[in-house]
Amino acid sequence: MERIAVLGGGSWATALVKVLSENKADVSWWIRNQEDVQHLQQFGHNPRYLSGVRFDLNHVKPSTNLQETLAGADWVILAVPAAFVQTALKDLPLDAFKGKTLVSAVKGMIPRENLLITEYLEQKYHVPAEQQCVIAGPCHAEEVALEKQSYLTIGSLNLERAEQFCELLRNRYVKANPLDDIDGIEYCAVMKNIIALACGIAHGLNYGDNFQAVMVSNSMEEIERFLDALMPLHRDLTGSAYLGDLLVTAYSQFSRNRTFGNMIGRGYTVKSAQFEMNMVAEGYYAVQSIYEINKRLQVDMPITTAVYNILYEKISPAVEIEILKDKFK
Ligand SMILES: NC(=O)C1=CN([C@@H]2O[C@H](COP(=O)(O)OP(=O)(O)OC[C@H]3O[C@@H](n4cnc5c(N)ncnc54)[C@H](OP(=O)(O)O)[C@@H]3O)[C@@H](O)[C@H]2O)C=CC1
Ligand SMILES: O=C(CO)COP(=O)(O)O
Repeated sequence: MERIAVLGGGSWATALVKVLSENKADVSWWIRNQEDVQHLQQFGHNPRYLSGVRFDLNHVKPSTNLQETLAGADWVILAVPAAFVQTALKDLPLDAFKGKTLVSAVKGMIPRENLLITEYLEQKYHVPAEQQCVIAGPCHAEEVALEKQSYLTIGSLNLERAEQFCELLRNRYVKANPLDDIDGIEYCAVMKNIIALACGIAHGLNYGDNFQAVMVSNSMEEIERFLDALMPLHRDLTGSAYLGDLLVTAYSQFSRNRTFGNMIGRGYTVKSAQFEMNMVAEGYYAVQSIYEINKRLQVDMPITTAVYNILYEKISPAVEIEILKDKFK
């Protein structure tokens, strides 16, 4: 029996706990909020995210105690939005993850330090790269909750470990495949959120499907230029962990990033959009990190620059999209 700790109480953590516990793994589940934990213990479902999902409490142990959650776990899945990872882990000793395999389900970067989650775990908690995996692929938690057919890609330098984790996930409606381009899929997962935000902004400004299709195809070139400058490798960006993830985020009704962008395009301030959404759009934080990293790389990234200017320089969305219009082919 595998023992898995899942950290985070949002939608993605909830969907992953469903999949893993239904495969009969023992899941200890850290959630920051005591009331949510009590509700789960009493009624067997998360009161605030995917609340229709029922858990077998023989296999799922919710707790607000992080050290207790980690004790005895072989695998640790991190599913906290990137901006809150440091706070969530702050009381842990630096050897807290010794001997465990860390799996990042996060599609964001550590703000200001501009680190991928795997880089942060390696630098701060000394988790070797071979003991890390990332969960990628076009997969909305809401559809996993509805048991709709989904595909995940598990990235790791250690393909044997990635395959073991795939096996923990596979079921009637989830297919999972290992891949060794861990940095590539992690960066792509970060950047597709920025593009989805841009698509939402354009939609909020009343641009249509024709424009969005051109935005998405131009964005693939932007992502490729960035990845090639940062870590050249022959990768097929049409794979589902790259293009697939971008498409689901850019077009789905469930997308947090597109929804957030749409509100910005319609004239909401960042604060009011964040307040109204009650979920986290990683692209808001990611665009600052990617923009900073690109100061060094100097890659041509018009969409990232436009989103950065809108969110952080308070330039009008209409002006920035107008500028983009002339850059697209
Ligand atoms: N949702 C999805 O379909 C997928 C999400 N992911 C990734 O999973 C990660 C987690 O996102 P997701 O589950 O969607 O999150 P949600 O948007 O569903 O929920 C937000 C989460 O963030 C927490 N949170 C909000 N504000 C704070 C704060 N100030 N300090 C600490 N925690 C806070 C919330 O805790 P609380 O409820 O206590 O406020 C809640 O757990 C992200 O990196 C996302 O990109 C990856 C693939 C799919
Ligand atoms: O990464 C995700 C789905 O693969 C979720 O992010 P969004 O909710 O912004 O689409």
